[in-house]
Amino acid sequence: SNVAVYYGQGAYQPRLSHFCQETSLDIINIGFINVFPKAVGDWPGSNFGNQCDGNVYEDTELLSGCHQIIDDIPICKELGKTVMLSLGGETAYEDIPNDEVAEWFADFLWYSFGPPGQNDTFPRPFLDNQVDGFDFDIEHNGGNGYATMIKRLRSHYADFPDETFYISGAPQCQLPDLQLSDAIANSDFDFIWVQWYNTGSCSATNFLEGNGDFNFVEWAAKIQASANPDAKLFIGLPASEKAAVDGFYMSPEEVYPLVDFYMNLYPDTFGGIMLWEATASDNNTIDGHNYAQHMKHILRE
Ligand SMILES: CNC(=O)NC(=N)Nc1ccccc1
Repeated sequence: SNVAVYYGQGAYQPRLSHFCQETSLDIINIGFINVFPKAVGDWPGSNFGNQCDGNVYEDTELLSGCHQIIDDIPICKELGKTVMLSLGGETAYEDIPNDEVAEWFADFLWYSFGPPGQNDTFPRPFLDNQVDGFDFDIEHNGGNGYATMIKRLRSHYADFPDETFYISGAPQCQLPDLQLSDAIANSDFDFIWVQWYNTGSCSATNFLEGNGDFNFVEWAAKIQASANPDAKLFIGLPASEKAAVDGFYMSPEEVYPLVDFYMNLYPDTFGGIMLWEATASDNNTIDGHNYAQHMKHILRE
């Protein structure tokens, strides 16, 4: 099973290719498209931390100078990584006013970050690089429009039957998730990485305490009753003490029994581990290995 990490918001983060050299990482979610269009014709905006030169397309918040990401995506693909573009994130103001804007937003993302050469009225912030899909890290303002966006993206994916594109989501662990439950029930996801941190009522640390509040079973049931029962469920965890709200970090020794139990209880639904986030993992070295390497080792057990 796989290790997925978020990249783009790490403090003093190294360039993307640094993480693509790491054999423990399988899926890299580049975040974020953090400004959403308010009307058809509006362009979204982006933020990738220290990774772009600060230039934007005129009168937009969409970064146009992400030279290192442009250079590094081919390296990541060469090394077999799945590279996703993530929407939302902690600082985003997410809101999809209606289905027309939802479809516009999906079209914009597809023509701008999907296969090149389809529609040159759209910008190519990563030039001819195409991402492997889109991740929905929607943390505010409710869940209207995401199922419509995902259905639209799926219809674009169908135009490239020889290529594989993915949809993923990062709901918070409380059920129902106000942002993504509707989309999960009504549109096809490939990966669901639940943020089993920052929310005391359902986080993974409850497994340690043995109080039964860690809700992997409920999420597995939700996925098995969703539009795509074959979607893979990942356990999302903070990659270091400071990567999440205090008290939600678990050491590799603490993670092992949790992952071992659910990986074996749900061999088909269990997809792996998601980490927030890549640079925090890199800086969290335990016994000579970084946190993601420890997670990959646990998955291989
Ligand atoms: C998958 N998205 C996240 O994990 N977002 C996230 N962790 N945001 C955040 C919340 C509180 C403190 C730091 C980061």
